[in-house]
Amino acid sequence: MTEPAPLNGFGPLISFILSISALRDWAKLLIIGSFFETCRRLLATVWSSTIDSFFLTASFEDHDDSYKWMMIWLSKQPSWKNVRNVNISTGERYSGNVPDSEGESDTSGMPKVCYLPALSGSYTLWYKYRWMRITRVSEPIPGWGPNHRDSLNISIFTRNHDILNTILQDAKKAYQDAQGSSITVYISDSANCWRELATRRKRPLDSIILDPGIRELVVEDAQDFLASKKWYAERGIPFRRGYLLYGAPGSGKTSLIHSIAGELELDVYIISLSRSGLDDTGLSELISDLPERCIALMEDIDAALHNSLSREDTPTPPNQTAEFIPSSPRTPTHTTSKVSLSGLLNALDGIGAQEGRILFATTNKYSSLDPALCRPGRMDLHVEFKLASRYQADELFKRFYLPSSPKTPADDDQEPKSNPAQSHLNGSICDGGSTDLIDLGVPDDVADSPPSSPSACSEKSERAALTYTGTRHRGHAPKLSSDQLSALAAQFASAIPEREVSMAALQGYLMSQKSRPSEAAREVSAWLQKELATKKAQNETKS
Ligand SMILES: Nc1ncnc2c1ncn2[C@@H]1O[C@H](COP(=O)(O)OP(=O)(O)OP(=O)(O)O)[C@@H](O)[C@H]1O
Repeated sequence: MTEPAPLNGFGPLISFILSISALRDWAKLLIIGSFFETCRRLLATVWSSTIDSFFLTASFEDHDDSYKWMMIWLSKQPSWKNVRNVNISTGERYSGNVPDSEGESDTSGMPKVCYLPALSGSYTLWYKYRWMRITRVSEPIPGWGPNHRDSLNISIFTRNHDILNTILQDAKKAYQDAQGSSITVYISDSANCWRELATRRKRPLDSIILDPGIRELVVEDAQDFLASKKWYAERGIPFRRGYLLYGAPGSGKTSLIHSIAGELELDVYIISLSRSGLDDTGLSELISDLPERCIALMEDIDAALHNSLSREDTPTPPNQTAEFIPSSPRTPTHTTSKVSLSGLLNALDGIGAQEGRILFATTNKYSSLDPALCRPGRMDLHVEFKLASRYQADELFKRFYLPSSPKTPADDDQEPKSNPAQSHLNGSICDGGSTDLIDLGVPDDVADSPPSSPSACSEKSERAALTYTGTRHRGHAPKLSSDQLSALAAQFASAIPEREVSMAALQGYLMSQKSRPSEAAREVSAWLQKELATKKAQNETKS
């Protein structure tokens, strides 16, 4: 009897499996499927390596400035006009990005409309004879804070990297042009990331009236610093500069920083030391994440470090606002900030501190600052801001009533016309006041009243009974010749005692006399008496 041969090796096993028809079909399917899948993968690899070698792909994420540049640049491309699927935005973030009819700027005061690439949309454009594909995607991100992140991907049909540099330079320029006369203000969020807060119109430097030489000192110093990167590098000195502006409230510290930012074309990054949740590590992160050329601003640095301190000096008059910095820590009595002095010192000039930044710190309590914080290297230039001098009062008056720069006929239409009859009305006939040599303007709300009618008087006295604080915004100042302006300014300044009231208070007073320069000069003594008496009473209450 012959014994069955033992099943040695795989051959018989395979023969056995193939002898079962179902398994045979399954094996065929497996082999064919594997073949096609391998081909597919091979083709995909060949395709992506072809794409890689012929296309240049760049990705821009929305937390980076380049994303904004690209969005604005895209909307300015001629072929963008043919795009059929866009997102409309009226936000400030892309202001200047206004592809409206034939590029005319919108003067209506309405928000500007921006056409942005739609989310999850793909576009093809031609740029300098190069074909490019643009995709904007939004991806969810886990955790707190913003729950999605946008990015813009651009693939350009080219093997030359230079085109990307050209696009980036063009995009940056388009962004700067769009920014034009504004600066961007950033603030940190709870995740210690910088986020854009607002754009602000540049403030002309000559609108800041300081004693002669002070403004020039700070501006020229900062300009010289920015131009000296090589000098610092050669000497191994950290390329950073700090300015400490200290002194009376309402004397122009914040306003000067605003102007300098515009003059030097730098964005402002507000470091709010009293922000709840901010600790030493967070502060270091924020400072090391600053861009290379920027202004870092710490307002009321004394109050932020000594949470129990409150501001003792005269508060800013109700009609004054911190126009530039929306979130300045005005009265930080108690905060949950955990920033310590040593944490601040390390953040300012520690190993992670950003190079190229200009730090501005402001305080009303210079003497309470720790000497370590004020030493050169941290705060290189200390500039005192005092209460108003007569010189400043004179200049403020002149600037305040300076006739507006050349106007268009449209401006003329909008401006209240002054005629002798109306001037008479505005010259306060009710209180027996007389008009001056000056061609007085008329407040808008009385311009329609019949001239010198008794009802005008009674209406005026009724209005006087209204209860409100602050100053109403009404009317335009009359046009003054330069001699008239100088004479009134001198009269005004001579009534102002040296260093007793702040510039902010003087500005507030002038606002209350916005359309009445001669009254402003004449009545300033009476206002001052009241102002100084109030200040004295406040000081007595405190002490
Ligand atoms: N020297 C000045 N020249 C022109 N305007 C001034 C000057 N000082 C103050 N002002 C005006 O007063 C207002 C308040 O000024 P600003 O906020 O710059 O003062 P500050 O010194 O920063 O005050 P604080 O210490 O209270 O923050 C602004 O509207 C500004 O236009």
